[in-house]
Amino acid sequence: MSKNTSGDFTKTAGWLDWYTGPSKPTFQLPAGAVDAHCHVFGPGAEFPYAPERKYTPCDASKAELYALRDHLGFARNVVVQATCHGADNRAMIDACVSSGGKARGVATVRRSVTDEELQTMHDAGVRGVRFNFVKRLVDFTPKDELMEIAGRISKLGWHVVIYFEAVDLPELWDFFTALPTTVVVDHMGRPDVSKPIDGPEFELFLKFMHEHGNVWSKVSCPERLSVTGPKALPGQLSGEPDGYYQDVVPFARRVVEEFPDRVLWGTDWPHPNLKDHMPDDGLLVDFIPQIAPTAELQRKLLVDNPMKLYWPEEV
Ligand SMILES: O=C(O)c1cc(C(=O)O)oc(=O)c1
Repeated sequence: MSKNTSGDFTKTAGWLDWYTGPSKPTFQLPAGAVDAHCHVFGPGAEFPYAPERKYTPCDASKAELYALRDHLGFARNVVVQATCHGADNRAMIDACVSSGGKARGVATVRRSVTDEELQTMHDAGVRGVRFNFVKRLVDFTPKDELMEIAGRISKLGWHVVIYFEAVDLPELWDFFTALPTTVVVDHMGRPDVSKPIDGPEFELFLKFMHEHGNVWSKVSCPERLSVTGPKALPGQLSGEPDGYYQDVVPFARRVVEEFPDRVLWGTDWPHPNLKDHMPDDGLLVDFIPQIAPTAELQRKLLVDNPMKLYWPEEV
């Protein structure tokens, strides 16, 4: 299953392509479920990857994303700007516009973005901007520039999505807690799940959410965070005796149970930069009941919360 990148692009060495034959989940998603974190890559021939990118992926088109949505049983998507596209939001915006209202987006913008451009993005379905602090993915944007952007997008009712490593939270705390909008943390702030759940690092993350009612978290990416697995590999059966990514479960479940109204879930398809395996997205959906064990928690995580943030006019 080689998906060679189109146009003039060659994939980063060792790149793992997304899996083309995901299983049908055993877990039935609630009606109206939103995949609140996924990406499109290119296609490179149509939407070139950014010169400043840190990786070159395989292509992953909007049509392929929407086929996955239908296969898994999601009703809607939130398409998050991938760092390989830098601040060129055309592929993400094209995906939103082509979705018939079933996708909203999160953009990456620079200080030079005009109010008119922001309004055009809003009309296309963009509802947030992403600030990335993961060193392997981006060169840093100065915090004063980001704060200025946050102030401008807050006027449109947008929120800020932040991506960072757990060890960097202390240094970023003052900046994050000064943001004037709803703040959504990608992938639970990437906890090191080999450390104790009641250790200082994860306690600081929980304190961040407890003390700041505007902070939400995506409880996504067990396949990225897990150290011990087992992995949800293509071809495996759902309902393995011990389930998948067991070391992540207590962390994600704690966040879901303590903050049921401020959590989101997404597939993270097409799973950029995974190094050792590519998960079966059907089995990732089957992971959800482990971290949100009741129907009420599942409805909040998958329907009520993302609708409040991305389609508030329908709530
Ligand atoms: O951990 C990652 O490598 C990663 C990368 C990106 C991106 O490149 O945008 O997005 C994610 O959600 C996760």
